[in-house]
Amino acid sequence: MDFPFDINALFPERISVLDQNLATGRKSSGRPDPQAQIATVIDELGKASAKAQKLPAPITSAAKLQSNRHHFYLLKEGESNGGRGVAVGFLKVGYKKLFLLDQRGAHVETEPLCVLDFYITENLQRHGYGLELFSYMLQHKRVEPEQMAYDRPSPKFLSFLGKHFELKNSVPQVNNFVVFDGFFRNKSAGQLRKVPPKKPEGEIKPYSLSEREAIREEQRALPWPFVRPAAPPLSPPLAPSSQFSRSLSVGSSPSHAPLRPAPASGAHPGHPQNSHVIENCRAKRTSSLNRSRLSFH
Ligand SMILES: CC(=O)SCCNC(=O)CCNC(=O)[C@H](O)C(C)(C)COP(=O)(O)OP(=O)(O)OC[C@H]1O[C@@H](n2cnc3c(N)ncnc32)[C@H](O)[C@@H]1OP(=O)(O)O
Repeated sequence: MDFPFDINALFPERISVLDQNLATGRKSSGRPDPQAQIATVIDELGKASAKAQKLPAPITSAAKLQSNRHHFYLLKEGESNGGRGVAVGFLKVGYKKLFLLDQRGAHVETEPLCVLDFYITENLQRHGYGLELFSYMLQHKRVEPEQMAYDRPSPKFLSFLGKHFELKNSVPQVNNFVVFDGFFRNKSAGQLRKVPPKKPEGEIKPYSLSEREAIREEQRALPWPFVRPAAPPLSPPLAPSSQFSRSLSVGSSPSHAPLRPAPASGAHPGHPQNSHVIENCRAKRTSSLNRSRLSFH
C-alpha cells in the first residue's frame, strides 16, 4: 500500500512498533513524529484489513490504538515506490483478560497476549511477509505462539499458524478466542487462576467483548435513523472452538507488562534469535512487490 508521502521518513525501520502514543520510538532529526500521516497509514491499513476479513467496520485505527494498550507492528518495504517505501502490512497484539476452558473443561481466568488483527496487503500475501512480522513480534514480546490466544482467527490465519508453527489442535472454547494445545502447559498458578464453580445463569461477569464482537455491538447500538442494514453474519473461523459467537473476554487490560521484559519499542532489536526465519521469509519473495500495489491517494 503506497501513500502520497514518504513512508521511509515516517518509519525508518523495516518493522516499527507503535504504541498508544503512535510513536515509532525514534524521532528523526529531532522532529516529532508527523502523527497525522502515521494515523493515516494505520487507518488505511485497518480499513483494508476489515475489508479482507469482511468485518462490518475496522477494528484497527489510530484512534483505537491511542485508547488501548496494544502494540502495532508495521512492516514496510523501503525500496519500493521510487524509494519512498510502501506499507506491507501490520500485526496488532494486546493483553486480554479471558475466561478459558482448559483441556478438562474447567474455567480458568488468564491474561494472555492475544493476536487481535493481522493483515498483509493482498498482492503481497503468501510471500513470507506475514511470517516475518509474526516472528518479529514473538521475539519482541518473548512469547511462543502456543502461549498466545487468537481473536477469531480467519481461515487464512489458521492455515498460517498450522503451516509455520504446527498449531493445529485447538482447545475448544465458548468464546471467539482460539488457543492451542500447549497453552495450558508450563503456566504457573499465578498465570492461570481457576474460576470458582459457576452459579446458575452466567455468573462470570462482567464479560466484555472481543474486538470483533465490539464492532458488531457498536453497529447495533446506532440509534434510528443511523442504524445500518444488518451486516452479514461474520463467518466463524474454521476451528471447532469458534463456533460460538459470544466472547467471554473481560476486556483489554488497562495496563500490563509482558510476561518477561521486552526491549524498547521502535527499532529492530539487534539481530533476532531466529533471524534465519526472517531471512527465509525475505528470500521467498518475488518481484510481485513492484508489479501491483494497493495505492492510497
Ligand atoms: C486474529 C486475526 O487477526 S484474524 C485475521 C487474519 N487476517 C486475514 O485473514 C487478512 C487476510 N490475510 C492476510 O492478511 C494474510 O494472508 C495473513 C496475515 C493471514 C498471512 O500473511 P502472509 O504474508 O500471506 O503469510 P506467509 O506468506 O508468511 O505464509 C503463507 C501461509 O499463510 C497461509 N495463507 C496466506 N494466504 C492464504 C490464502 N489466500 N489462502 C489460504 N492460506 C493462506 C497459508 O498457510 C500460506 O502457506 P501456503 O502458501 O504454503 O499455503
